[in-house]
Amino acid sequence: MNIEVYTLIDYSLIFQGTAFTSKSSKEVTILNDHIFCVNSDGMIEKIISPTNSDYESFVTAHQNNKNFHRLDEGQFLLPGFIDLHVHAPQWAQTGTALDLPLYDWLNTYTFPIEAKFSDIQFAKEVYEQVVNQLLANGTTTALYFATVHKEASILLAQICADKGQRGLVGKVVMDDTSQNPAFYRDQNTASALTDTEDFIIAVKELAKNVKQGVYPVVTPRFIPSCTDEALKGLGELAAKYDTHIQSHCSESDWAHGYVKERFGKNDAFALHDFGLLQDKSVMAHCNFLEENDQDLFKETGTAIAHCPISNAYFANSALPLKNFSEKGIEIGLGSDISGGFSPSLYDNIRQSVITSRMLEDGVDPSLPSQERGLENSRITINEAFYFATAGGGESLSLPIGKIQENYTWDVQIVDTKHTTIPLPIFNGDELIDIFQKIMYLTRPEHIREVWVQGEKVHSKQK
Ligand SMILES: O=c1[nH]c(=O)c2nc[nH]c2[nH]1
Repeated sequence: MNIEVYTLIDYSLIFQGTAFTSKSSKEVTILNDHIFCVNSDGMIEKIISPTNSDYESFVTAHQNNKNFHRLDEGQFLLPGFIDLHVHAPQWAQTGTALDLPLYDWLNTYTFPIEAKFSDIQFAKEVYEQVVNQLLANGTTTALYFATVHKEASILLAQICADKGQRGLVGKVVMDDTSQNPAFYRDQNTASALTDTEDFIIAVKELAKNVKQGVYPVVTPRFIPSCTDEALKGLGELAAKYDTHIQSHCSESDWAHGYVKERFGKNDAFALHDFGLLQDKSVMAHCNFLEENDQDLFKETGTAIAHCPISNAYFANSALPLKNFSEKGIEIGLGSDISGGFSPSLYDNIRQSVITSRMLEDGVDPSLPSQERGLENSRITINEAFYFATAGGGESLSLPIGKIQENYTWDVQIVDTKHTTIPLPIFNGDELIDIFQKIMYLTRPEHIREVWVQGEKVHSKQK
């Protein structure tokens, strides 16, 4: 298209600045001083490079219009982050209660907190805060577990809708009376399934008027909390309404062992038997996937939500991330609030690199170096960035996570020149060095603006 044509197009938004986005899982593209044209649906319709002969005249034609945004010096565009695993109610206990193994942690701290979400006022307070927090940390899309309560789960979807975040929300199912405490579980299997169906219908209705989209997610908490009948019914509901599915899979020694004992097979195959592994399925943790489980993930298009901070507390191991990624399994990052204490995917990007380095080198200094670690396990910061953005988008089968034509305008603007805490960027730094400094040092204070589907949803004054 030549300049006469695209200067006449009525774009809703035009941005001029430098962006970082993934080209592949290993490579970051730098779009230096490009122009980004966004249409009224909030999609990136056109990206113009300064090498394009029409670039200057395009800027001249648009720069004085209200919809033209020129980034200041030191500001950079990045895709908004996609958090593939957040327990929204657990925001109420984030940063505390990390002293017990998974089973005891759930029963001692987590189920009592989640039980409180029968109180819709309490739910509102916590859910509004967690959505604000994630937006301020650059997270534009989140895949949420709510609680067993239908009303409070619908409220979480409504809050995402109102605040402009793309929320994928699940009413949690925990119906097994022998595994869940009386004070916190579905009343029975039938009500777990009807509540889930009502929830799906309500969120689909809500979604009709939400520009960025909100989505219902079929959510068996994990196999240990559900009866066979509920798991089967949930697989059927996901197929009937074509929803996303989320659960936990092969997380800790205990959870992995429990499923093996109950079904004589691993989580992956057990979940698959109930119709719960498919292209829109995202399974958290997955540390103990064996070879055939990995193949099944690949075949079904099931994604892993890698939660590196949480894994350090509850997973009894480090995820062989590099190995799984090289097999072609879809992978994104999850904060796993509150098994993970940080609402920031920047922190999880950093931890995923650190964990991979420790996995490669090993951790027991009494062993000879060649026996200490797992070869070829380290990932780069570029790969971690990919998992937090494009990898998350692929996992959810949505056109998000990249700054590229035909993707949504879901971006964060990072200001490296914050007046009191600037990033250490000095003359002579290459853009790729700046990218790495952003990855390792950005805090919410540096995230100046966040946009979802072409709408500004968070801004921070200088
Ligand atoms: O990290 C976790 N957090 C949870 O809330 C949970 N429930 C089951 N398994 C879990 N793992």
